[in-house]
Amino acid sequence: MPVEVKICGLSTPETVDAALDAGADLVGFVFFPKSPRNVTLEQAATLAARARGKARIVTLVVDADDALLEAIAAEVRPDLIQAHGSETPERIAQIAQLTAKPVIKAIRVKDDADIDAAADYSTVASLILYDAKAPETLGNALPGGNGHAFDWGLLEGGKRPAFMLAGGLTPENVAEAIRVTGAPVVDVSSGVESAPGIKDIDLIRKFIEAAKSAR
Ligand SMILES: O=C(O)c1ccccc1N[C@@H]1O[C@H](COP(=O)(O)O)[C@@H](O)[C@H]1O
Repeated sequence: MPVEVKICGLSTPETVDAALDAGADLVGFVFFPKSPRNVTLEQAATLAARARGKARIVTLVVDADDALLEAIAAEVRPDLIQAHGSETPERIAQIAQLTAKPVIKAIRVKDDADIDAAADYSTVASLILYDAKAPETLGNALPGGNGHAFDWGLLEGGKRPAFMLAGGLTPENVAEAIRVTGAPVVDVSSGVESAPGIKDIDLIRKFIEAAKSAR
């Protein structure tokens, strides 16, 4: 099976189209005001309409309240919700029920204990996404989308259910990341940007090509 690719943090029609044309399997829209990739409900609904039926639509939230989740479900109509904050397993179950959508739970990884923590979500999340825990030296880091990688060796050789890999992936390193971790799905934001929040069409194409030709 070829690796699936999610391009996250899209905010313009041109970059959504470029991701779709290049073969993205999932496209992500970020609902987090502190992110340079934040979109409004209206923007996300318009962008999602371009992608519907061509790729799965993912809406990314960080410790979102019920009102935002209900609005996203009604107005954007995503295929999946990505929970990228400090949501507990109980909250993930609530999000799945409230939105009637499968939930991807992001787990921020620095060491083995973080990988083990994913087990707590096995019955409530449809998919686990392993992302890097931002180092303290990064200062005012976001909960994700920092372009920082973790030690892929932590996932090497493990027998685990299907998962997504994120964190500091680029067109140059994604093939090696897939080789080491065996990730069936990869997710990128910063690595296909020319500046924070500005997606680069050439980098999107290169990333998808590199991921799809890996293995
Ligand atoms: O992209 C963002 O701005 C973002 C904000 C808050 C939480 C998560 C965010 N993005 C996700 O973070 C990972 C890693 O991204 P990167 O490639 O290292 O920049 C990925 O799952 C994004 O979807």
